[in-house]
Parts: sequence; C-alpha cells; structure tokens
Amino acid sequence: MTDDTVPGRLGLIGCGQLGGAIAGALLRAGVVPPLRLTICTRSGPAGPMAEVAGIVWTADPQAVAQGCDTLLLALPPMAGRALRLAAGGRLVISVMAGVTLAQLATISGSPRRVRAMSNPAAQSGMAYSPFYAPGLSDADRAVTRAVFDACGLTDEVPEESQMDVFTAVTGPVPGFVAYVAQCMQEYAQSQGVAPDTARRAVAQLFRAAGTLMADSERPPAAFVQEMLDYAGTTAAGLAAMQAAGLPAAVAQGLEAARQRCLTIGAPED
Ligand SMILES: NC(=O)C1=CN([C@@H]2O[C@H](COP(=O)(O)OP(=O)(O)OC[C@H]3O[C@@H](n4cnc5c(N)ncnc54)[C@H](OP(=O)(O)O)[C@@H]3O)[C@@H](O)[C@H]2O)C=CC1
Ligand SMILES: O=C(O)[C@@H]1CCC=N1
Repeated sequence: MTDDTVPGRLGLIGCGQLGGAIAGALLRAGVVPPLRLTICTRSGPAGPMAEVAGIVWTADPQAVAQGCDTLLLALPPMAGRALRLAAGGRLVISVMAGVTLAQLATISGSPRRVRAMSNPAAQSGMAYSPFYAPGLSDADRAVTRAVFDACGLTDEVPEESQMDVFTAVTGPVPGFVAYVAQCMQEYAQSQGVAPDTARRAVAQLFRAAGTLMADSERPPAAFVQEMLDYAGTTAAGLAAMQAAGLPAAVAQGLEAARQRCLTIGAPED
C-alpha cells in the first residue's frame, strides 16, 4: 500500500454536508476509487455522490461494518451515539462532533478507533482535520493521514480535549468567520453601500485575508501588531474593537461551542 491510499473497502456512514464533502475529497484525490466505496444513509443515494458510478449504497450500517475494512462515521452525533456496529477489529474513524473515543468503543467495539474533526471545505481540499488516536498502529495512522490529507491539512493532537476545541474553532466553515463578515457587510450597508457591493467587497476581503494568512508562517497577532505600529485608520479601529470587548466575545462564543461538544460527549445518565 502506498502511503496515500486507503486499502480495501471504505465504508462511509452519513453522506451529508461533511460526509459528502469528505467522499468528494477522497475520490478527487484518488485515495479511494468509487468501486471501493460503500456509503450508508437511511434514504439512499444523496448529493453529488449519487451521480458517481460504482459506489455501493446501503441503508444498513451493519452491512458497512462487516463489508468494509475502514469505517468513517459522518452522521449526526446523537444518531452516531445510538449506533451499535459489529465492527470487529476494523479501523473506525469518526468526525462526529463531541463523540468521544470511549463512546466510539461502545458504538463499534473496535480497538482501532480515531476521533477526528474536519469540515465541508474538505470538498475543495481546504479543510483542517485534526485527529486523536492513542495507540494507533503505524499502518492505521497512515490510512488516517491519507484520508485527511485528501481533505486539506491534518495534525495528530496529544489530548482528546483538544478535539472539542477544534470542533468549536475549525469545525464550522464558514461558521464564525461568516458572522464576522456579516457584521462588516451590515456596517458597510449602514453607511449607504449597496448590499451586493458590500457582499462582494467583504467576500474579496476574506479571500485576500485568508490567502495572505494561510500563505504566511506569521501568526495573526503579527498582522494586527503591524497595523497598530502603522498607527493609521486601522489602528484606531482595532483599539475601538478591543475596547468594545471583541476578544472576549470571540472567546465566549467558541467556549459555548466547546461546551456543547462536552454535552454530546457526556456519559448517558
Ligand atoms: N456540517 C458541518 O459543517 C460539520 C459537521 N460535522 C459533523 O459531521 C457529522 C455529520 O454532520 P453533517 O454532514 O453536517 O450532517 P447532515 O445532516 O448534513 O448529514 C447527515 C448524514 O447522515 C445520514 N444519517 C443520519 N442518520 C443516520 C443513521 N441513523 N444511519 C445512517 N445514516 C444516517 C443522513 O442521511 P439520511 O437522513 O438519509 O439517513 C445524511 O447523509 C456530524 O456528527 C457533525 O457534528 C463536523 C464538522 C463540521
Ligand atoms: O455546528 C455543528 O454542530 C457542526 C460541528 C462543527 C461544525 N459544525
């Protein structure tokens, strides 16, 4: 097996916003051909994957668990928590928000478990997909990396608690960033800018800002400090945003999302 493919058959349970995006990424990157992909949903072929010849569709999660070598769980967290798969010793990878590695053991019974997080930007290879998988074999780690390399960037994290952090921070795309963009567009419109002009302008701003920061090793704080040092119009705005509590507001929002993850992952009463 080269280190950029998934051996045997991949079984995907859930093919919605995230599962569909990951499936698209895997096919686009050639990590899994359609003929080695089984997808499980309750209502049959869904989204762009429905048009791909060769994919096997099923409504039976057990068929996936027993007929595939690697399982990828991308269904809603509470539906996932209710699953009980006779997965034997198969590799089980989950991208379900908040579902813990311990819950994956209850769901699948497999000792080969990966708790991961990704986002729908996987479709275009632009996702960030961290994973937590203590004790994973080198071969399973290579398969996990092949899956998430196809989706964008990936890192293995040392603590499971970080998976809730990343579910909050990088799980939603455009997510919280869209909220900031909305605030900026609404400000421009409040100053008389036509809605579509404001929308285009803010979209271009976020395209440029995202590219600039993604192509740089510099942390965002360095860009902010550069503008503060420049002491121009932006510096005045940054000072006002800081005085208005923007950092605390962002932290409170992300913490609320992380807390929701902990609720999902809490043991049943
Ligand atoms: N959307 C996002 O931006 C992100 C989502 N996630 C996580 O990804 C997972 C999937 O979310 P998302 O793709 O948004 O959800 P969607 O609602 O878009 O898709 C859910 C998919 O799961 C299928 N499904 C639901 N219940 C079952 C079941 N019992 N058995 C088999 N298939 C089932 C649905 O098909 P059908 O109804 O036909 O069964 C559908 O294909 C979640 O755990 C979420 O936390 C993580 C990060 C980002
Ligand atoms: O909002 C959600 O629940 C999903 C998980 C992370 C991003 N979107």
